[in-house]
Amino acid sequence: MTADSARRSLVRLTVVPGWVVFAVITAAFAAGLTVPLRYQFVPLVASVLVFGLPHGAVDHLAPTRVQGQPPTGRSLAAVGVLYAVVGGCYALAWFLAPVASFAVFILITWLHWGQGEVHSLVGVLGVDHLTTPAQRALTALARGTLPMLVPLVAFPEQYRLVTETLVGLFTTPTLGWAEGAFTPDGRLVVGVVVAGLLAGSLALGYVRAQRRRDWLVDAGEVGLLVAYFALVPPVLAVGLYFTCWHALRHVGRLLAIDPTARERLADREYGQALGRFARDAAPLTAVSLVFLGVFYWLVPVAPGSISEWVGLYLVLIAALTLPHVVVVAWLDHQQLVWTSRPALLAERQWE
Ligand SMILES: CC1=C(/C=C/C(C)=C/C=C/C(C)=C/C=O)C(C)(C)CCC1
Ligand SMILES: [Fe+2]
Repeated sequence: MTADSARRSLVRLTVVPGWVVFAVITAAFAAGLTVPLRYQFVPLVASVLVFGLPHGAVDHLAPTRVQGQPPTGRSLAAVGVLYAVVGGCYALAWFLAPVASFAVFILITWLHWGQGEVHSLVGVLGVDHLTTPAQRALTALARGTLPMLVPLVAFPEQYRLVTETLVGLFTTPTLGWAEGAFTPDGRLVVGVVVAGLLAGSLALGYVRAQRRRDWLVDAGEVGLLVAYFALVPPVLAVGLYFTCWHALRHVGRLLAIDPTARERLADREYGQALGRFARDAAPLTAVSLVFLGVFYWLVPVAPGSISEWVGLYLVLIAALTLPHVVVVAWLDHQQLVWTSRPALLAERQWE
């Protein structure tokens, strides 16, 4: 009973807002709205404090919390070492090979955001049509293309601008081998890959769906996201997806494994539930900002403009995301997101 009201609260608090915001913004851009580039950066700048950066700042508590345990010295040290080694090596790689590191950033984000989509479909929306691990992997791969590849097909100039800004913090912004992705042929190939993965994922889901409604939720979200990323310029679109979709859903997932927050959720005391998250995330969000300052001193070309500052922030996000993916994979493993038994997942998730 409490479990199901908590789940419904999570849908209301972390899923529905994304649907509404994206539907409104997509309609506005379809109707011809334009937004100057300066203002398009607003959600990315806000993500420093609002959901975005903080959504990973509970990674030190989550691995034990998902098992119903408080953190131990060992668990905290394990996450610390993970961040220092994996994040540190990848941060170093940006200095040595910025173009390749950017390509890896797109790849990691593709997989990580796809991974988050599968969790919210199976664990929060409770759909029944993603029955096998392989099918879930296909759905993750397909959905991850929406924020990472549709913008490349639809808005190559802005995509290129951001790519050059990030690379330009480390070296002269020539893209070398990555140039091909921005040509009409390159974008055609990317478009065919995106369409193939999405069609494959939805077709397989359609065949396996017991409840038509579940498949419609999946297809409806995909349709909304395709239209959204095809119409809204990427700096704005990706910024809003990060804060109002991916991070918000992940925050919901964290609330669900915090027993007190889950009770607050079940009672629809959303402010109190979110307050607990803010308290848990504050210290390491602050530490991350110190690292932003360290990066400022380390990069060869110091940022000056707003776009360069956002570029620097994105490099920080890149370095933090690689270890974050490992923590989220651990959560997935503990919550049986990738097993072939969705019923068990539901039990485990809300026991
Ligand atoms: C801003 C932006 C881009 C990249 C954003 C990325 C890659 C963000 C990654 C965020 C992560 C990994 C958050 C953690 O969950 C693109 C696609 C180049 C297009 C232009 C705008
Ligand atoms: Fe994340």
